[in-house]
Amino acid sequence: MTITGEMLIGASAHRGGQGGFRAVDPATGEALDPVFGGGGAAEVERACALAWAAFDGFRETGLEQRAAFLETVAQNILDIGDDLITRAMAESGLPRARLEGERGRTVGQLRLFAQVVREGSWIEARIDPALPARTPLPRSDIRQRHIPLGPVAVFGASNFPLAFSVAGGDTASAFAAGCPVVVKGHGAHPGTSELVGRAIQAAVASCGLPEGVFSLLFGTGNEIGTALVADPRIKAVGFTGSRRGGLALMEVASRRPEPIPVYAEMSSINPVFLMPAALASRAEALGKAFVASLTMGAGQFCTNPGILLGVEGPDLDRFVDAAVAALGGSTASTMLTPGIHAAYDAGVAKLAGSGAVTTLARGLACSGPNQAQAAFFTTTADAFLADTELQEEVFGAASLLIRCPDVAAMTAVAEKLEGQLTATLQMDAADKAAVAGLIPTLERKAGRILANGWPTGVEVCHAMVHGGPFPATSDPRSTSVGTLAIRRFLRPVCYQDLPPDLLPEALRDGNPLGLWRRVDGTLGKD
Ligand SMILES: NC(=O)C1=CN([C@@H]2O[C@H](COP(=O)(O)OP(=O)(O)OC[C@H]3O[C@@H](n4cnc5c(N)ncnc54)[C@H](OP(=O)(O)O)[C@@H]3O)[C@@H](O)[C@H]2O)C=CC1
Ligand SMILES: O=C(O)CCC(=O)C(=O)O
Repeated sequence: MTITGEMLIGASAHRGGQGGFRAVDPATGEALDPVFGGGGAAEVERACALAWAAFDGFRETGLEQRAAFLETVAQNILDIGDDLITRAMAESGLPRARLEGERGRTVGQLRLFAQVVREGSWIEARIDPALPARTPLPRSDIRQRHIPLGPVAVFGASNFPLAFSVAGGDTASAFAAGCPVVVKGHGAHPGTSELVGRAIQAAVASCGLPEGVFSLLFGTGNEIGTALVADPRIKAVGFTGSRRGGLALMEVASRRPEPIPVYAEMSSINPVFLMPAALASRAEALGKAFVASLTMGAGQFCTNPGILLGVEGPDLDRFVDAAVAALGGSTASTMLTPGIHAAYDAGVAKLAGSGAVTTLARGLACSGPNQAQAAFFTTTADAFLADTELQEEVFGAASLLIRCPDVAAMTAVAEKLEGQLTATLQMDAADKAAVAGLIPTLERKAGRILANGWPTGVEVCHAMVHGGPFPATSDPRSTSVGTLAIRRFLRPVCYQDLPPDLLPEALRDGNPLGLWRRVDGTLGKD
């Protein structure tokens, strides 16, 4: 499939006139063809007008038609074939196996949301039938269902050019809810974005949906993203990226005459608690496994293990020795963009320059542009508690070990942490009592608590939570991965005493859609 450098606005392709840009292969520093034309206010206006025009039609599509649309998007992405993988490799520096896996995740995610749409329980239909004979007052007939919020602006993430980008989790869950989507493509992988965008555009057409269900915009600078979030026809935002970017978009959204929800996934350092018995029994294995998780994908995951906590002593020393040996032999890896590489180097230099921090190990030297050497640092619990800057995320393969005098100090550090996507426990049976004491704190801090695994690699399933209190996300009630992600783009509407033939099908007597419904408090298929 040819990449033209155009934006996709509804059914048409359009070359932007607001400054051209090209993707850069981070492994070579070479600019890639073609030139992409950046969009501006006119393109935002057109995409949002089409999305708004499509909304009422799209939100009332039958469940089967919407599910088939998601499945068609998935198939169209697969049908692009190897061109998608080779372009994503060139634009991201990520290896083939990783991108093939990510394509599988993207397609699987779309198909999972198709199943969710068909099953229909996300509509959460509730019916409280009228009680005309109730005293002292009769009860009206009251029915509730969930409807989509409206057109959603999705910001593609740099670090997952497929699974968190144009047809990633935000787009899949918004489509599943019945929301048209306007994507602001990430400037790091515009060719990959165009290929996937064309797959969605073709699915919209072949499934007979209104053209405004999907548009893909590009633009350099923050202007186009700001204009998109400010547009009154956009009703929610999905974002994965930097804390600064997420906060800026939240600010734009909150200043609108009609503020809207921004679901931003931003910053997390994902504490790992090395419990004493686990360290005693397997310090060396834990040290090696930690480095494998830290350095995977050049550490460019928001779930990367950015801090570790352990109790001072010979077992922690054994862990450190194993981690230092593994990390010292780790090869430098290409990062996604020159900007992300520069931010990593600056973050590492800041930690290395802190009087409270000691450098334990660096990975092997770099041999090409935009490569990063892994970094492992240590500090004390007191120093960490005294300096809030030590909590700042360094996006990449850098981690800080906090040496604690005892388990109580580990809990004290946990209490001071900002909100996190994950908290990991390395524990043996003898650690259970101490862990039980930590769990209430971790539940308040993190979206996902895991034992004896590593936080990278998020399963896309029904029970997953990829979220957490600020700054992990802007809304701790939500997840951006897993089927619960659909909730972000829905709201309840109540119908009181409406004539039966004006009720939506989901709420009609006789349950014509065969949905799970809560009727007079009881869940069933009545
Ligand atoms: N925690 C995580 O999951 C991730 C964190 N990061 C962090 O983000 C840093 C930069 O990476 P990047 O992926 O480019 O993330 P950014 O947050 O810088 O950008 C992500 C997207 O948001 C847009 N954006 C950012 N700021 C604004 C703004 N003020 N107004 C309007 N739009 C905005 C960008 O558009 P434009 O390009 O036009 O600015 C881009 O499309 C990394 O070094 C890393 O620290 C990155 C990826 C994931
Ligand atoms: O590890 C994953 O699968 C998801 C991580 C993520 O959301 C991110 O790095 O932005």
